[in-house]
Amino acid sequence: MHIQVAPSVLASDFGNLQAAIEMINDSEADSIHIDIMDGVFVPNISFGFPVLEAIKKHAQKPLDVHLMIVNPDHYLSAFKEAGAETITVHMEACPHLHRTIQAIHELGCKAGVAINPHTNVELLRDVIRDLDQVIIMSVNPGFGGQKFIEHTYEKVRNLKAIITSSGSEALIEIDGGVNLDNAYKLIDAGADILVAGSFVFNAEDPAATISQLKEH
Ligand SMILES: O=C(CO)[C@H](O)[C@H](O)COP(=O)(O)O
Repeated sequence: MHIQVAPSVLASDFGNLQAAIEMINDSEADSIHIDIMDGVFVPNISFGFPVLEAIKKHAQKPLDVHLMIVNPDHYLSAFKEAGAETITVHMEACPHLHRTIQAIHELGCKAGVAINPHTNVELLRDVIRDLDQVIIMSVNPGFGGQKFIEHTYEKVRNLKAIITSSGSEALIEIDGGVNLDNAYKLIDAGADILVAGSFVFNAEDPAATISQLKEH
């Protein structure tokens, strides 16, 4: 089974971002995960368009942009302009989720929906055929380096059943606390993409750690 790995640059050394992107370019990573936090939807602020554009300048892999922001509709075209290939919005931040998904597709981007640990996967049933990916948050969003929530496995299994029974082609991405201890169980439950921040960037050899996650 081919598992994708998306290193999260949130855990990289922002003073040497170019080196982090070059490491990802030269590694077996499939995409680059970009966490945008607004200090409103989540209790933290990460970075915005100038940093995203700087990453895009060096990136040789698709940018997987995860918007942890309120009112994402206001900024979708700006994220596309800045280089996003996939745009994921939070279900909890979108009162008109179907319209938001349509708007992402109209820009020519892949569309994803992320759900917080308290959000039931059943709520995705009516939009699942419209999605390219679902991010299941396996920590409460806002910070890297948190402990993986064990209930995630059950959510992945339940979501996989919804995807299979509906004929959807959506991929399941897991974000938060991913490491070699939980990767196998996540893949076994139905995960397609693993986001890894601190586990990759705190490793002695980040590129080798990406390969290990993929080999799992
Ligand atoms: O979305 C995020 C936080 O909201 C990060 O992508 C996620 O936490 C990954 O970091 P780590 O692997 O260090 O847990």
